Amino acid sequence: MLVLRMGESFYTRTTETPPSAFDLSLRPPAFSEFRGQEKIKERLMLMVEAARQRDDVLDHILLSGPPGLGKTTLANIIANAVGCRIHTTSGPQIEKAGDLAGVLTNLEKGDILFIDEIHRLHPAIEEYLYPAMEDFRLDIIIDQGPNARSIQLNLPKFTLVGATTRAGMLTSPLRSRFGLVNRLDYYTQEDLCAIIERSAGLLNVPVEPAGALQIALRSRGTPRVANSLLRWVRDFAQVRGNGIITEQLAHDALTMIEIDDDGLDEMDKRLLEAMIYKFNGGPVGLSSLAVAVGEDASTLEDVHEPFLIMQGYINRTPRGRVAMPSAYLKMGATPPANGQGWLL
Ligand SMILES: Nc1ncnc2c1ncn2[C@@H]1O[C@H](COP(=O)(O)OP(=O)(O)OP(=O)(O)O)[C@@H](O)[C@H]1O
Repeated sequence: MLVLRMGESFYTRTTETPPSAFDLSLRPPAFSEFRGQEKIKERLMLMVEAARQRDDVLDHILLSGPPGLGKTTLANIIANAVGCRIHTTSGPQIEKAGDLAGVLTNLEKGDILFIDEIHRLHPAIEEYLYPAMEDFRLDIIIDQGPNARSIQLNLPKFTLVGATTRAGMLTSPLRSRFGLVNRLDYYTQEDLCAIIERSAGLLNVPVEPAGALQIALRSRGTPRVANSLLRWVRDFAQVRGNGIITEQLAHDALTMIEIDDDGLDEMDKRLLEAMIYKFNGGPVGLSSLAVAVGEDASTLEDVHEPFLIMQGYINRTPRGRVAMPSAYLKMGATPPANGQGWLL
């Protein structure tokens, strides 16, 4: 059953929770099943093939982009393609140099080390990562004061796959140590429909193309959201329908969880409302907005804002966020005639 806390949006919940067994079962295991992101797929396949021909280890790869677009999935596909193990961790999990040493010394030649949220690595830990990435060497300092001495450990050649939702927050020394940097884009309706139909097939749920389109239209260009909405619509079809996801049924199911025809949920609308009515269209700072809508600032920045910017509802200016004319129209308000806000 879908249970949301007060003020919690459907998207927030689905993009912040760790991958469930449901997510894992729907993860495409190979490039051939990974839909969309064609340019990135082509580059990665080429890299894998080149490394295979040279019998070498893949260069380090950075994947960036909003949550739920398939960074973790791609890291696993890369590991499958090179036929090596994948070790998964995340920036905040590596608190001390010892944690990193533990991870690195566990690697074997060719292994993939996947560090999610790599922008959240502590700067001191990052320093240890540089020689590990460049020379496959770990410099560890043991003891303190006059007894402090450095020892060097040689590491097997491995591939670091870093994932980040904030490529801009990566320090340039770290960024420059990746051989390939890829930014994942939001998916097209067509790709999302194909992903929904594939997932429905794996879940044994009959879905009509028009039903899949209804879900795709509200998926904010994001496969994880598409899969989560599919799960809800499947439950709805089972209880309120005959199990088949038709256009009408998908529409009714999604209306019940208050996701409108443009894919906006309650939190998105609350955000637009606050910008227009409380802050006069902006410019307004992120932290003030977060307080006004009762949501965490980083969730607003990572989950809600990119979609609202992409859809042209809001804009980021050096002085803060501003509501665009389409936000006023969406909320049934009249855009100010003098263009205050969005023309700044
Ligand atoms: N191109 C794709 N084709 C099919 N399914 C996909 C695709 N991309 C992602 N998915 C599905 O979407 C879900 C989210 O993908 P994934 O966990 O890889 O995203 P992510 O970018 O790593 O997100 P986060 O940064 O929040 O961890 C997975 O369940 C996966 O099955």
